[in-house]
Amino acid sequence: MGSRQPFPQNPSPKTSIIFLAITISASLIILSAILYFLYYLWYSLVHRSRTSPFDATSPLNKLQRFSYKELKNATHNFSSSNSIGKGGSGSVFRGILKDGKLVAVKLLDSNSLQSEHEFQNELKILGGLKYSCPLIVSLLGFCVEKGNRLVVFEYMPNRSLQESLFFDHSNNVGSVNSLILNWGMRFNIILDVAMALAFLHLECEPPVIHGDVKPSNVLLDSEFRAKLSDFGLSRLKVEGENEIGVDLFSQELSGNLNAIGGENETPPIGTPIESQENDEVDFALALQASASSKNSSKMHRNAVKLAVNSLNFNFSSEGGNDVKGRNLKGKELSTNENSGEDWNFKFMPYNDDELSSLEQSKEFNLNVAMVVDDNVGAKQWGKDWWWRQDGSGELCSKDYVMEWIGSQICPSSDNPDWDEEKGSAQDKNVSNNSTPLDKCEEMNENPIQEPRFECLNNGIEKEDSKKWKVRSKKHRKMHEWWKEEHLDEISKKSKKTKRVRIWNNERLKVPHFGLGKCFEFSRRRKFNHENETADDQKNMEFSFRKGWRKKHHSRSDDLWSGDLFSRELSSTTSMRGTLCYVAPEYSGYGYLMEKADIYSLGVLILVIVSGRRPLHVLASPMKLEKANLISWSRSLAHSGNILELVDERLKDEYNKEQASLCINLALACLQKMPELRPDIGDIVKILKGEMEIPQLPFEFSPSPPSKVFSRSRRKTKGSLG
Ligand SMILES: Nc1ncnc2c1ncn2[C@@H]1O[C@H](COP(=O)(O)OP(=O)(O)OP(=O)(O)O)[C@@H](O)[C@H]1O
Repeated sequence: MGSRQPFPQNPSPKTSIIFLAITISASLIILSAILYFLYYLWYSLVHRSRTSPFDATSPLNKLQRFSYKELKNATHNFSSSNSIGKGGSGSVFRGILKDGKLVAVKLLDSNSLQSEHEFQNELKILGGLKYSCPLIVSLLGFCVEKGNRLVVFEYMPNRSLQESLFFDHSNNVGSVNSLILNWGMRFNIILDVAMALAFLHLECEPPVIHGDVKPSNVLLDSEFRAKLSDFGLSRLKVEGENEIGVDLFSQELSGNLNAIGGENETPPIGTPIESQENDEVDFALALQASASSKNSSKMHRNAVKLAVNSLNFNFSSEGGNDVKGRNLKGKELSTNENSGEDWNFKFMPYNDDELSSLEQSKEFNLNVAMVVDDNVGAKQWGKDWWWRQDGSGELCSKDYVMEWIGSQICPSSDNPDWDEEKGSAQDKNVSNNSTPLDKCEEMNENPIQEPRFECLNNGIEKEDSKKWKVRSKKHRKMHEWWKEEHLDEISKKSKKTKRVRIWNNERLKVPHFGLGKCFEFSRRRKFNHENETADDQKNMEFSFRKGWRKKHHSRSDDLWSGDLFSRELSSTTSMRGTLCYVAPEYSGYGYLMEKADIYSLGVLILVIVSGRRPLHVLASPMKLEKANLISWSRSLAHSGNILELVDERLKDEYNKEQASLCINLALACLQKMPELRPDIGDIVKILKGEMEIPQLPFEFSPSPPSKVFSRSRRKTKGSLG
């Protein structure tokens, strides 16, 4: 037996070094593996939260899946020459597939949660339709690749109703159609949209609520027949929820966003509408109500009260405060305890003296701004979601409307809208002044093109210099007012940023492995930029699209006009739709019901008949009544003169009976109480002449109610027939 070699008790130093080296390298390997694993975990978590995985098990399987390359080739690498439109969630390109088929390819903005949801929603709803409907734009397929989301639709040669109605056809630059829609086309489009909604509401199981009926979502085929498109905001009505409805998509979206923002809880599914009514006042309605006043100076005061009241409503609830305990800086203007108790607006208890003194001072404007400032960092989503669909940050249509109100109330002495005594003489100037700018606005309506400042310049040149001086003075006032407002906000922000910086610097004393540096860097850049902005305020100017930027001294820069703002708004078409087409009962995360579509249809009908936008704001002095299409049509109905609303471009070449039917029907659809609005089935019957229009409330009718009403109604019918 060989003797066993004993294990060396004291290993040699060489062995120890080798042992130590092996241990250290093994630990390092394990450590790096753990770190890599953690990094991988973090990376996948972060990226998953940005884009939720596409559900391949949905009805989408039946849709054609295109490859990115295929669509890239079809659209010539998404060339600008193939661009046919831009919406809130992405750009649309014309493309030709390998088989020669003409298609419209919608390339959704990447890294946008909203686009992602709209993409999924559109595919789920359109892809889930059991059979296609000729009144709905066909969804041909989609592509999900390399972080890109694309949807392929049938191509509609005459594009959208928005372009057909508002594009300046007399000017050939970028002209789409050389023809103004005649009455027959308009009536057919109204009927088509109504029938498309009838299909969605009555023939789909579960019913589909479109949720975004507006001219840019009505596409026209080669014969100008309409098809409804854009189901990004649509909802499926859940069975058994007839009374309250459920908004799955918004629940999901609000949930996600709340998770991100960590603020303001979404009310649980099943919360009755009434509980939301109290803290919600529709801004557009506030304008409508204000504008419908007959007396213009009274109207002014109403606008002032309502605007502020409405702002306070929105903001007080957004800020998470008790609705009735409005505890805002602008509280001196907003203490109506009962404001939210019903759908009718209750004006705040101001006496005229108080108001006139407010109107004449900047104090009022500052108060309005304070309400905003105070809450600008508060709730950004939820109810506020509709305002912020464009995702463009702080300035969107809320600012636009505020600006507009500001323009109406700020230089009260300058604004003839409020001045009854200037009356007809002013009106003469109105038409003279408005023409070139109006045209400019409409030219710029084309969503394909960026705003064209040259045309504004042209418009300016056409005006005589005297008028222009007065106008630019007025615009400058507006401009300055906004600047002051914004500077206030900026200085507040700068202070806030400073505090954050100090806190951050303190915090960064803790070992941070340089990870915080990138955040600090971007913050510092932002901070520097903000300070710069405040310092260089005299050389800065403000634009809704670009925010504050260095002043360029061109003539068009002086054009701080309603036209410019109106155009800015029209470039974010979804904002316009949102602002003026959305039903008052729908608050962004609420219960979207069929009657919300009916309300939007009502606005759409008025827009089609009149050829005007719902909120038509021009720099030129014009009656506020006319600026707001809905309130104007209500007041015309009240005075028995609804045909005044019909598009002047049609001259007398329209069917008067059909036109008054459409306007009355629209007014019925625009009733504030959803249950009073007609069902889509009835609307189609009314349009087809198979049913009589329901009795409109007294406020929309020149005739007295009850028995007398029916007599006068017969009379009207007789005169129409
Ligand atoms: N199938 C199509 N055929 C032809 N043109 C189209 C088609 N789909 C969209 N377009 C054009 O592209 C434009 C943008 O459409 P998109 O649906 O992206 O946005 P939108 O409806 O204008 O705004 P948002 O998506 O914010 O509601 C439309 O106004 C229309 O001119």
